[in-house]
Amino acid sequence: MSASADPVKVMKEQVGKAAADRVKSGSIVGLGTGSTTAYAIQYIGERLKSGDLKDIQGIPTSFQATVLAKEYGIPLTTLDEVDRIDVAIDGADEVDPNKNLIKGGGAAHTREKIVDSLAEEFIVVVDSSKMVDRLGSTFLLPVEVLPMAMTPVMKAIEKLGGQPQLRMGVKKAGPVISDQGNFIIDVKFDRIDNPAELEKTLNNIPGVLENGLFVGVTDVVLIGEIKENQPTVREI
Ligand SMILES: O=C[C@H](O)[C@H](O)[C@H](O)COP(=O)(O)O
Repeated sequence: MSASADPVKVMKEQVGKAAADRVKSGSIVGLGTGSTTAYAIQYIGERLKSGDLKDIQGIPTSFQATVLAKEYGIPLTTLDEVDRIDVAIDGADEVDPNKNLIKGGGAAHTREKIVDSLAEEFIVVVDSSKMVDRLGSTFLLPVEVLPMAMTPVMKAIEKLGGQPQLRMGVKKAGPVISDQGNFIIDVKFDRIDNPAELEKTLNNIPGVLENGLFVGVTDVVLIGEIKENQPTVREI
């Protein structure tokens, strides 16, 4: 690895490529969102262009994924047109030892959960900084909420022991708006002891569309690491 290379970027590219290499011709592929998955989309496109991969259809999880897929020449389809998703590739903000995740750093977790959960095989691509012993230790939990329900949802989250904050835009005055036109509330929990229960409890609050806990969905995690100055990929 060259001295000037950004190690996180190198790890992300390495796992993105490793995931793209697992895609088989004739597959319907869920295309995740974020900076790591962007490399997977790029390499799927390159394999298609070189003829190494044929007859792929992508199902994007966001506006970003749609734009990238078009840029790299991946034909797109929708959930209305297909009866299966063979494989989905997606990033994560945290991964615990049970392969449970926090997602939604890019506000895309609602569509991601639909697509990733439907896939026969769900491959998560992360750099090693995303591995945690306990979910919620480094990242706030994203919750997508209908704008008119923001205040009651925040109060309900406080009753559960969370500290909610409305995600604000960068280079945009006011809140972040999801691809569905909703707000994102980021929640700090002191401890997430039971992610499966919290996932259900949060989704049961009227006005919540989806939260970023992905429990029991992941099949494979590809982790980008730097060992002896060389990028490697570890699988769990
Ligand atoms: O909403 C966004 C997604 O859940 C991303 O997959 C997640 O935030 C990880 O993104 P990145 O690969 O850019 O760290």
